Amino acid sequence: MRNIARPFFTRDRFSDFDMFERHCTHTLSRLNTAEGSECVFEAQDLYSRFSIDTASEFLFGKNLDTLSGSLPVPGESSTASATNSDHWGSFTQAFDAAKENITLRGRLGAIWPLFELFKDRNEQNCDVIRQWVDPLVQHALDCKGKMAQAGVSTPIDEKNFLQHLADSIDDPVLIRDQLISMLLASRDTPTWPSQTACVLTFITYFMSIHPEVAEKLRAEVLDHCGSTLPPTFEHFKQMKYMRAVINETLRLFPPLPLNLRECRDEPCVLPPPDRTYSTSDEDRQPLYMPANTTLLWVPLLIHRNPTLWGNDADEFKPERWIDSESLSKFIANPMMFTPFSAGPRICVGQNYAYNEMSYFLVRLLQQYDRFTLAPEFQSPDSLPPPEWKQRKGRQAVEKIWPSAALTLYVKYLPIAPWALLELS
Ligand code: HEM
Repeated sequence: MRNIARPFFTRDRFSDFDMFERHCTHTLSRLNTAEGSECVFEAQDLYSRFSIDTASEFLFGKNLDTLSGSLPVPGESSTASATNSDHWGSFTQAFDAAKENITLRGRLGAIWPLFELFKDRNEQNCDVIRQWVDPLVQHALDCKGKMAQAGVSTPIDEKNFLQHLADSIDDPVLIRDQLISMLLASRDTPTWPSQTACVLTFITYFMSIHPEVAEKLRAEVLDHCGSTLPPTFEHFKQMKYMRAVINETLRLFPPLPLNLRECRDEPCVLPPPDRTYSTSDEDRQPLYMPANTTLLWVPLLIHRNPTLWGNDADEFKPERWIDSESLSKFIANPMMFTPFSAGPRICVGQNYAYNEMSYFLVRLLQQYDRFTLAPEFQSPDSLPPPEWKQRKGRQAVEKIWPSAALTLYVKYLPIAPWALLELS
């Protein structure tokens, strides 16, 4: 998939932000505030809708328009999902159920088939997903055939990902599988937050508990884009504090908090550990990895390790991404920050994600200057338990309860976290 996907994720495609603009406008219009007033909204839900509508247009050329559905009502615990009862709603439910089951299989390990001896728990979900995706794939293949007959071709910049796949592959099953893999990689469904929605949620959270960060970020936004100008790629390059806030959030709350790799039938030798911990040469021997071994690593812990990041590792300090001394540590050891993974399997959607998040934040901060948590509207499940106050590290200061399935999110998704927005 990587080789096929890579040309699609080029920089040129990402400097055309019309699509982000449309979905940002729609998202912010849902906040419905009159000038000088306040509004309470469920950040995680709203950002997930923004993200799925944008991603569906980008990937299939079809806006799923979850933003037009009814939003959760403050203080009520219903999910109020925009789409549960319609055709697309059945797809998202099946997709989420399949993902949950895949997560469960992962947790059970090699013995998971024993739990599904008599029934494949994903069979029904897969049927629903196929029924939804197959006509889209067929349509893309038909269009390709017609265009070839007419001797016309569409430039890659104007294609969505499905059309791009159909250009390189003829097998509808393979196209469907690639499309689903991409959807899974970007984890975009409205009931579970996508990775970009997850980061935007945690940024809003940080802006509410660190108002000075919101103020500084907003000043940068207004400095570069004024209060109405749509941002461009050039603006993002100059907005150093914006990138610092995003990176600092990705450091403390990486949407993929843990990851694993498996070696196959052959054992292998891993390079020696870096010099962060080892002092003697004995500690720096290459590591033997036996055949059929699973190796688990946890970016969340690496990102919060005081040996790498200093004694303030648990604190939210975007300045560490600007200060040359702390930045030099990261430049010397880039593996200490891997929210998008690294090496040959690094995330292909990384630039898309940075642009989407930056675009949204500019548009949000052009309109709002203060964010306040509204814990009175949250379910008790999404609030940290009182005993966390006595714990060490971030648990002592957290005002929400982060949790993880395939991706990180704020616990008890349907109604957390509520935030109060104030118009400037
Ligand atoms: C903040 C947002 C995002 C984060 C933190 C993120 C993170 C990651 C990580 C850690 C991986 C490696 C997974 C592994 O090792 O198994 C990955 C892979 C991938 N991501 Fe992202 N991702 C983000 C957004 C996106 C978006 C928006 C898309 C697509 C529109 C995307 C497409 C992919 C794809 C296709 C892969 C698989 C690459 C491969 O296996 O070769 N990602 N992402």
